[in-house]
Amino acid sequence: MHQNPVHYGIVVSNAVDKNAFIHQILSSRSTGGLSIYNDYEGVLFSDLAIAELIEKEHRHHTIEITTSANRPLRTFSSGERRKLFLEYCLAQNPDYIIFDNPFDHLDQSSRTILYERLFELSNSISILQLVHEEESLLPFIKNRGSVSENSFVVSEKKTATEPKRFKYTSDFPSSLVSFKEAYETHIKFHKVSVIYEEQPIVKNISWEVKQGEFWQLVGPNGSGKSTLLSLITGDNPKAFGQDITLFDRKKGSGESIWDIKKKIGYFSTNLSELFKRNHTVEQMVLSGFFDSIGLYAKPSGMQQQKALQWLDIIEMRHLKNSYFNRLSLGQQRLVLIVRALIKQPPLLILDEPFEGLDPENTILVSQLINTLVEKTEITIIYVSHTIEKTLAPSHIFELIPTEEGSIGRQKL
Ligand SMILES: Nc1ncnc2c1ncn2[C@@H]1O[C@H](COP(=O)(O)OP(=O)(O)OP(=O)(O)O)[C@@H](O)[C@H]1O
Repeated sequence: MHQNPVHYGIVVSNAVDKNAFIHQILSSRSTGGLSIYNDYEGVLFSDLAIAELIEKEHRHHTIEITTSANRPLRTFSSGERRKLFLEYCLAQNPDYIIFDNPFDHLDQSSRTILYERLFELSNSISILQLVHEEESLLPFIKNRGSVSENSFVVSEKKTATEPKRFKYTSDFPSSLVSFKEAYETHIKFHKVSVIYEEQPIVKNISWEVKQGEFWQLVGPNGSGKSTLLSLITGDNPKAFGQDITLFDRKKGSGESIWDIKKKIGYFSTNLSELFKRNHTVEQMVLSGFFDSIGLYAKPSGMQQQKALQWLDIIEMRHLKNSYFNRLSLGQQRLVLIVRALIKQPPLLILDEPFEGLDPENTILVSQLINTLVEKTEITIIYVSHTIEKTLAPSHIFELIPTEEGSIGRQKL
């Protein structure tokens, strides 16, 4: 253990293979300033580390983090997972902890609590904070540097680059611009309530989303945002018996889950299966036709043509044969949004599309969303804890926690 904790803050751009960089630090092979950690044992606090623990619990049917609730980490909201995982990291008694964007997924009050906790911890443990912007570094971190390429050399000075801007000169596929089948009401919840193990989560939610509207769904960690989305995407058995109308049709009136899924393009940062296999960019985009992650069916010529057309829109046709896993995080995000769009769904759901992105890629993704809003009739719902200055949703639905479960209200 360091006698006095040594903290380091590193600005890492999305162009860097961050997993490899972190692996280099944890396996004591750092060079330059970071070599001070080579004699010590560290652990990683990141989305990926959390996803791996969830996977481990699933594989071995175990519960690795003991709580009074005694349930798998998967069943906790993303904010709750972060809090539990920090205690899990500390229980391992490491010399240092690498915090990869620790404030992602957290609402304002949870951010403040974690901020204070990190301050307190900084007296006894070394903290390496990886961020996208220097402004996000904790003030007690005095050693600062940046890494912008895969040689992983930490340089003291950050070079500012001008963000790339999409022109989106290629036309959007015509069927997305105007749908063959129009649905007036895409979603209608009437007094919808969800209870998990006697714990009320949401109560009497009434919410209506009409064609072409652009919604932001907000609410603190654990307020039930993902639960609401899962009632729409058909991934939650709690939808049974509730008064829910999807695409002008009352739920439970004979439609199959696949009929509904066909009409929804979905993106979430929790799609961890994404990274298990080696798919090319083109295969990943095409898999959106089959509601699978990765391609397991043979696409038609027409479908292949559509995939190329979409890759043109995001200016990535030249990368069609590259492996998805090797792309930068920002490029992966664009590919996954296009994957959600390729079947031309009337409804697009984006669960935290900006998490993990650096400022440059945040701009790329918000430009794509804005272009969709401007040029197509697609209905969009996105979840984000922060207000993206570049986006102007036409409506906001807010979940407000109460003892009896979150209530909902339209804020805009
Ligand atoms: N299968 C389950 N069993 C028990 N509780 C659950 C289950 N799934 C979700 N919950 C609980 O329901 C609550 C709402 O979770 P949800 O993921 O919908 O919140 P959220 O608003 O999306 O949060 P975040 O912003 O942190 O992602 C949480 O307290 C979570 O622990």
